[in-house]
Amino acid sequence: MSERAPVVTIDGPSGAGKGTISQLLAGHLGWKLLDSGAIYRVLALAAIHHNVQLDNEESLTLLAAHLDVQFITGSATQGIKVVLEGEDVSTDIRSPECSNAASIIAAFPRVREALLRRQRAFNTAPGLIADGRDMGTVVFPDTPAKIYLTASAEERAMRRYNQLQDKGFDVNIDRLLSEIKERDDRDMNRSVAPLVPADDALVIDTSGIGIEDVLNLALAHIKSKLPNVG
Ligand SMILES: Nc1ncnc2c1ncn2[C@@H]1O[C@H](COP(=O)(O)OP(=O)(O)OP(=O)(O)O)[C@@H](O)[C@H]1O
Ligand SMILES: Nc1ccn([C@@H]2O[C@H](COP(=O)(O)O)[C@@H](O)[C@H]2O)c(=O)n1
Repeated sequence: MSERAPVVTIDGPSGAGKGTISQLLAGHLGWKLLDSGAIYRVLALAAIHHNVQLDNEESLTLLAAHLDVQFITGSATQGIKVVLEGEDVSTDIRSPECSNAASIIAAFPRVREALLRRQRAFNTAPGLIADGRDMGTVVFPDTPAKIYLTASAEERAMRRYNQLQDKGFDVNIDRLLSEIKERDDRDMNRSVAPLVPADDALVIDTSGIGIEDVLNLALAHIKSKLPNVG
């Protein structure tokens, strides 16, 4: 793998705060951002739109290889706009249905392989914050700056509940908690690229730690691993 710019990987389970911290780090450092979960989510939505069965690895792999998606960087408050086949799907891909479907299709080795190059292409100057499940273990294993965020399932479900309610989704806390546990189980126990901290990752349990404090811990780690940064 040829890395063209420094990379910081932020991995962990759903609701651990990866997206929040990645966006803050990218803003702070003036770096690019890869939201790899959005790629799996948009593929899941494309499968639903095109009536591709979520257990059909061959068709999903074909769809992944030809996925017509654009990630358009907006202002810090707008985040990244996701456009699938000309349609803005930034909100649709955040639905619980898409979360679940994304984690089902993400378990297929050939689907993951088909999305690998697309993810590595985000690695451009001046640097990249890569958010996902296998950023430090598979996609950018050579970077020394790896962070793994986690938190209790109950805390993550409550965060997700508040977040989805704010976005206007009709949600139920018990259902969210069981979906999070189910997704953790699928992501952690799949045969390819399971969700696990890289051996050399800094693990931060964010339960009860505010966003600002997590950001400072992450920045200190990045500076210790990439001394020329910041
Ligand atoms: N340390 C924290 N303390 C309290 N709330 C937090 C913390 N970090 C993130 N949050 C909140 O939790 C919610 C989920 O965070 P975020 O979307 O960053 O998680 P994630 O790990 O990226 O999840 P996913 O992988 O499902 O996208 C957001 O509403 C965010 O503001
Ligand atoms: N590198 C990644 C990123 C995501 N996934 C799968 O996609 C699902 C949705 O991801 P979010 O981060 O947007 O919640 C997630 O549950 C994973 O199954 C992945 O496998 N690898």
